[in-house]
Amino acid sequence: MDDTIAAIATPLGEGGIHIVRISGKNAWPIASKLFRAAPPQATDSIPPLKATFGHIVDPETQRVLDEVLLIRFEAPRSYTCEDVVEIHGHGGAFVAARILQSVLDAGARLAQPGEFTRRAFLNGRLDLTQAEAVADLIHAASDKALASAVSQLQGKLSETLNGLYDRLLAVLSQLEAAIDFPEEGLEFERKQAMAGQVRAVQKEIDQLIATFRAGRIYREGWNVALVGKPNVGKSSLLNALLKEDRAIVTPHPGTTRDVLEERVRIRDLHLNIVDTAGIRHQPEEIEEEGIRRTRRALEKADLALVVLDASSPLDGNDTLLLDEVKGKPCFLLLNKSDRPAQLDIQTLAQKFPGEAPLNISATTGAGLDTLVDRLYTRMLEGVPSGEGAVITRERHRAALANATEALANVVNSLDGDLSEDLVAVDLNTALEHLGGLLGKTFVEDLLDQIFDDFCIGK
Ligand SMILES: Nc1nc2c(c(=O)[nH]1)N(C=O)[C@@H](CNc1ccc(C(=O)N[C@@H](CCC(=O)O)C(=O)O)cc1)CN2
Ligand SMILES: Nc1nc2c(ncn2[C@@H]2O[C@H](COP(=O)(O)OP(=O)(O)OP(=O)(O)O)[C@@H](O)[C@H]2O)c(=O)[nH]1
Ligand SMILES: [Mg+2]
Repeated sequence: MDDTIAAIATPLGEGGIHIVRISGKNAWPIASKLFRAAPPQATDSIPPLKATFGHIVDPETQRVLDEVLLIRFEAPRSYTCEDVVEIHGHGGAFVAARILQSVLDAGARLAQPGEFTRRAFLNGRLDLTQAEAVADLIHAASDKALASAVSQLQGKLSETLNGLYDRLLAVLSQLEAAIDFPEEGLEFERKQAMAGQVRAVQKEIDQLIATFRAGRIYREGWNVALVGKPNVGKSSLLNALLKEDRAIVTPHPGTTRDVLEERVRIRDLHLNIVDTAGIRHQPEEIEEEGIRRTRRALEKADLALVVLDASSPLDGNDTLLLDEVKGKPCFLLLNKSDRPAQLDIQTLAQKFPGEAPLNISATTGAGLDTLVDRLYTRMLEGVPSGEGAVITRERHRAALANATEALANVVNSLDGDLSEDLVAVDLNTALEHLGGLLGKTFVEDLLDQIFDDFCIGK
């Protein structure tokens, strides 16, 4: 953390503006070697948090590299809580790389992915759930994903977790007082009162765990597999939902050979839809690998959209497919409903009892609004509409599950009148899990796992 890091903070490529960001003790001295304010002004006297116009000059040749705006941040009032300089130059890939090179030559080190945010975390600006929210915000693909990331970044989850942490800490200090002054001991009533406090925390943790279904849907969307025998219109349906010609559509069965994944927004949520190769009996060799991939997509899917051709009778390939998706959450779609119906609904209902099939036409768009309605409703089934804190990652869920397990032991020990020391051990375990979730305590490996997902410059 003692060295000064630098990176291009904007996507590589051509654009309006690029930003080179420098953070650390030498951020200003390094920038001073390259920046000439116009009109002239010493870098140290440049006011923080204001854009200052000037030029980046190559220190060796004195040639102007770019016309820029520079922003100085004075520790701890910056994103990383360190001295920071941002150089906002023109948005060319070469000029950005050239300025970065001069910054590195002047003594900075190239930042690792996520290193700016890692420093923000290590310097206490953000806790671990907030740092994760930064990544989630960047990856957000829907309004719900965005709102949940922003709320987490602003500390909604942190506040809730810290509140629970502090309440457990208060119980622990009562216990520790009893351990330190054993002659006073804990009476039965006091223990019962403590058990009550712990139970209340446990209940809130369980409620938080229950938000994971919603949080996952907001953050990741749902994985949906489009499956069906060849030529029923799976790729046509993907294109219709995307409102663009993404997948190849032809009248020939076996057109789609490989799985194709696309994001489709439905209102304020999103789906990751996988178009797959048609499943059928006796496939040709080249289709076999495609079918293997279809099966993998099906395993990963939260829901299967099972497409049937309403304009031809049910056949052995349809039955093969229906067997394949048995037990899996799915919607039955009768496509090509713009043509005369040939598929016998009665037979279908016998073979596949459950949800009523939906008539659609990928080419005319009939029934697609209803499909989207049903998908949306199904995704949010059982999701409370409240504005409370939500957990979004398996890491959160696992930590909370471990905490609540330890608290169950605490309650049992208190109820069973076991020694205070034993109770304290389990209470400490619960605190460690909650603390780990917030990053109060951490191991380097966990930070690597979290920050490796970030881009360079973040
Ligand atoms: N140009 C630029 N845009 C950006 C960022 C940035 O670092 N630079 N951000 C990040 O990548 C995000 C904004 N987040 C930020 C969070 C805190 C501070 C900051 O300097 N806070 C100080 C000073 C605030 C003040 O007093 O005005 C502080 O809170 O102490 C800056 C950006 C998104 N946009
Ligand atoms: N009339 C009508 N034709 C459709 C409809 N949907 C798709 N088709 C036609 O059916 C044929 C096959 O469509 P695709 O979307 O390629 O079917 P697929 O299920 O992806 O086929 P494979 O990739 O081979 O498994 C094409 O000629 C489409 O134009 C529909 O709703 N109505
Ligand atoms: Mg296809």
